[in-house]
Amino acid sequence: MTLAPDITEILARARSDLRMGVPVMLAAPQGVALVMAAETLDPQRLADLRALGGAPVLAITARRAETLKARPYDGDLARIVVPPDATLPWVLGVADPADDLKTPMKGPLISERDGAADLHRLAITLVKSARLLPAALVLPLSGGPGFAMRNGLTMVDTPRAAEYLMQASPLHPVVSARLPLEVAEAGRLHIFRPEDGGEEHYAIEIGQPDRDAPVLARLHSACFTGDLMGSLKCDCGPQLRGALAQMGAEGAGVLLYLNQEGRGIGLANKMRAYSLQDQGFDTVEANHRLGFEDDERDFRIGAQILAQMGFSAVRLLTNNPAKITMMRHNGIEVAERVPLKLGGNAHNHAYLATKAAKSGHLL
Ligand SMILES: Nc1nc2c(ncn2[C@@H]2O[C@H](COP(=O)(O)OP(=O)(O)OP(=O)(O)O)[C@@H](O)[C@H]2O)c(=O)[nH]1
Ligand SMILES: [Zn+2]
Repeated sequence: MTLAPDITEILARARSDLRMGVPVMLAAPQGVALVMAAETLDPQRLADLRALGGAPVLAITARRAETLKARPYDGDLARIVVPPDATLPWVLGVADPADDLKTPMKGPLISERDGAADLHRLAITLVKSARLLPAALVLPLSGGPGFAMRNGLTMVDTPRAAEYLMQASPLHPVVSARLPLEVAEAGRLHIFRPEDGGEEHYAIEIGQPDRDAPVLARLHSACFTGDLMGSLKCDCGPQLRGALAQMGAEGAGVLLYLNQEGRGIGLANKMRAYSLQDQGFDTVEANHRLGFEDDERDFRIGAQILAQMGFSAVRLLTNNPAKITMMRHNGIEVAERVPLKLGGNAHNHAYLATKAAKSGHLL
């Protein structure tokens, strides 16, 4: 019998430590390292880290490295050498593109070339999943588990964690209840909770859809600004209400409300992207400058929820071919694509055009 947390629980702890600016330890066969998220670093922690000696690096994604003209010797990431006199603003300047245009010369930035990057890769995956800027300070340490124990730090076994993070977290239905809606009185809201401590996702079931026929379905990603505030920068609000209205009119359907704000980068990072868009970058370029891919969503979640609700085939309300491909790869048959073209306006015209030109959205 053990009361010790398992790998899922340790990772959930590590995420919340990083969000609060607490270091975590990553262990791999080749060594142990202390990791901190660049975004939540403060001057005292940076000084404490320095006092430990050694040579810290700032792990950033290849996307961010490209903007900074740094060499990503590790393929998908770069390990930027932190100079001995580096200050907190230096670290934040590398991590955060907000002032890139004001201070274009951050370098020269030197990337480390020798040694393995497994710990750094996991560090970036963890800060991303904590919805922080994808940049992590990594300091190799000679003291292993003893150091973590003395300092009360969370210790993560890197190879096991990396393998675990490749899989989609299992989701469990928590509760469902009747929810009469404007579009249909016969509404029901289901809550699904992931095992990894991440955000819950919701399904709105309208009517009593036949499980043996393709169901009218929408996989909607959370958009606080568009869904709730009536933002004109995107088409999310009208798409959400339009999808529900169509399901109401047909008398049956299922809308998944997936908590993957900002195409999976979180609301704070989405607002960073909006700020870059005001500097002239489009929605895809803004994600890349921040160090993210165009789309960081995991659509296995949607497929899993549909399967758990007993659906195996959908008529999918979308303009995004990637959603169709992801459903098919994850065991959900897409019998038909139902276009959902609503909410175009003067403010989101360029955004919708970029999605069509760069992300393959169907017009
Ligand atoms: N990173 C980022 N996310 C954005 C931006 N504008 C909107 N979003 C997010 O994009 C997502 C849009 O979701 P969806 O409408 O489900 O997806 P879609 O890929 O456009 O596909 P369909 O609407 O099904 O055609 C939401 O999570 C929004 O928060 C942006 O400029 N940058
Ligand atoms: Zn939106």
